Amino acid sequence: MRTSSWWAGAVVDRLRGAGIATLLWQAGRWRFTLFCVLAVLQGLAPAAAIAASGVLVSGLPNNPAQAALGLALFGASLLTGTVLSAVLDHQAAVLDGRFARTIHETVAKATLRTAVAHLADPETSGELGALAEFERVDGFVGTVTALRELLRQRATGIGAAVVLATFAWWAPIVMFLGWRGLSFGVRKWLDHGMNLGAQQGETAMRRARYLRGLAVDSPAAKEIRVFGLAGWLVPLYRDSYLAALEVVWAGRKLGMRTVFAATGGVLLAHLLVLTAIAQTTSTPAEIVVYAQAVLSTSALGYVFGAEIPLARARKVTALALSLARRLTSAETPKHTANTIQLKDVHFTYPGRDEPVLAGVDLIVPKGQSLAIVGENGAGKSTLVNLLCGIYQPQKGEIAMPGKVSAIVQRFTRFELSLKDNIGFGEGDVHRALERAGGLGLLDDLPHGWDTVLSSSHPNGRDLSGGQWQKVALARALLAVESGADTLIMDEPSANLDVLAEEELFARFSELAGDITTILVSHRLASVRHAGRIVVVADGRIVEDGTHTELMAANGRYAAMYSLQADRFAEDIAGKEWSHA
Ligand SMILES: Nc1ncnc2c1ncn2[C@@H]1O[C@H](COP(=O)(O)OP(=O)(O)OP(=O)(O)O)[C@@H](O)[C@H]1O
Repeated sequence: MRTSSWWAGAVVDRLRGAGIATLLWQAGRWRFTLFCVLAVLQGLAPAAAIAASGVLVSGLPNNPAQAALGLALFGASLLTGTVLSAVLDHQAAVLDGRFARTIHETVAKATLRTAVAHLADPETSGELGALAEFERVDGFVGTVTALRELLRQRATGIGAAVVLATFAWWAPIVMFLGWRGLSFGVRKWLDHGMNLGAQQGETAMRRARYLRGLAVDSPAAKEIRVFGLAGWLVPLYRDSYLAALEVVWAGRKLGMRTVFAATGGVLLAHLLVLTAIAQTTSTPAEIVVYAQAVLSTSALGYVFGAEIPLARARKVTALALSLARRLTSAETPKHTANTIQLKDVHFTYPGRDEPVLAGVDLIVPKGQSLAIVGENGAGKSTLVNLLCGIYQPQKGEIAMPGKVSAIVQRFTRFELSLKDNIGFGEGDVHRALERAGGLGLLDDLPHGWDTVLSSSHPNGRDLSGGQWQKVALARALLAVESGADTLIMDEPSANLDVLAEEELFARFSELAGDITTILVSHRLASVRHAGRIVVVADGRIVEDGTHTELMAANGRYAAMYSLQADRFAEDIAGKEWSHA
């Protein structure tokens, strides 16, 4: 949120600060209260030491008892400050960890509860990206340590101001204005560096980060090397990075003028108050006390080491809370008994004008084996995502019978053990992998079921595309065993060899009858065995029937089927020719 005037910005910033307190309160109310009280007490210790030094000096040289009392009070305030500091070190470290955990939980709960379509909308994905970037930089840790420093300093400054007010009511006001002016100047100067998020620099910086990621993140890094793109990528990265920094540098140059002017203001405030003290006070004790108080009012100014992390934390908190508020209002999919029913379903991706689906009507009775076919981009995967409840239609209704198990086209390859990739800690994973035809995998894995399926993990092992597909199938089959009524497979055989594909479809057809099976595939030779085939085109279902019926209708399906059959025949002829 940006506002036009600096004071309105400051108010908004303070309100955002309330978000940090809210999260810390949630993270542990008693610990947080104790932490605040101790931080303020630690901050007041210097003011107590200033007052004690006055007692000490005024007792010298004629009143040794008073001087001794002053010395004792002085030592006690210093000691109290040191003890409180040690206790607060521990409290701040514990609360820091809890604060980071609360932010993670707030965002994770919100994102997991919502439909994925919300995550695909540009605003939400931008905010999630910004949170991920904050996390990458400092892992949300350090907020409470910074808060402690700010509380301590402010308490010190207020303590000093109270002492100074005993000299003259206007003196603390003059010092306060001087230090706040400098603080404003410093903030303005630093903001240009920190607030990249709200400036043109962010676009260039995001692009620079993306380009750097291309060189080091494994999937893209491979292609960069294969295509020899280093000579193209490196200057592109350097130029984007410099473009982003130039925006920051230009801003900082402008901000420096304000800092110089504000520094002049602080010097003037010191000159005014110290001259008045020198002219009106008569005892050395008063001079010692008031001069120290004047110097300690610097704690009302900019607190280096605390304000930047706190400003970041305010942004993180505001982002996390706004995401949580928005995402929790997402709808959950509806369920009914027995049949799958889609009524006039419309779906458009966020940021696009053209609907992908525009009036899909479909009823699938329990136990039916349905195949969905259509050209690339027709909307088959979108339909599958709607059936899984991952997306919600903007118009129309979807009713699903109970639980759905699915292998989506881009299923997740979790960097977890083989066991957890299939069962997430539950179920008969051995049987599931056996039914998916993947038991042979175990021979290749150094730690069997416990092998982490990632080559970036020590002792881990990545799998081939086909092997991953068997793992995903086992995951889906296990979900069927634990009570799913519908199994959906979106292009399950894309990476499988011919034998494995045949085996897969044989298993798939065995399942139909007990549960409803839905298959999306371009391999029409396999699809033809499905009990029912629907063709998706122009956002609707345009053909519906068995293989024989659709061939007889001589429409799109028949055309696609004949084309594939002809190609297959040509391939075979070609092979025979090359062997001749
Ligand atoms: N996340 C997304 N955001 C915006 N548009 C998308 C998104 N995913 C898919 N689309 C678009 O929606 C349309 C339908 O895509 P979908 O993946 O559903 O088609 P499909 O029939 O499954 O294609 P294929 O046979 O190639 O897998 C395409 O035009 C695609 O570009």
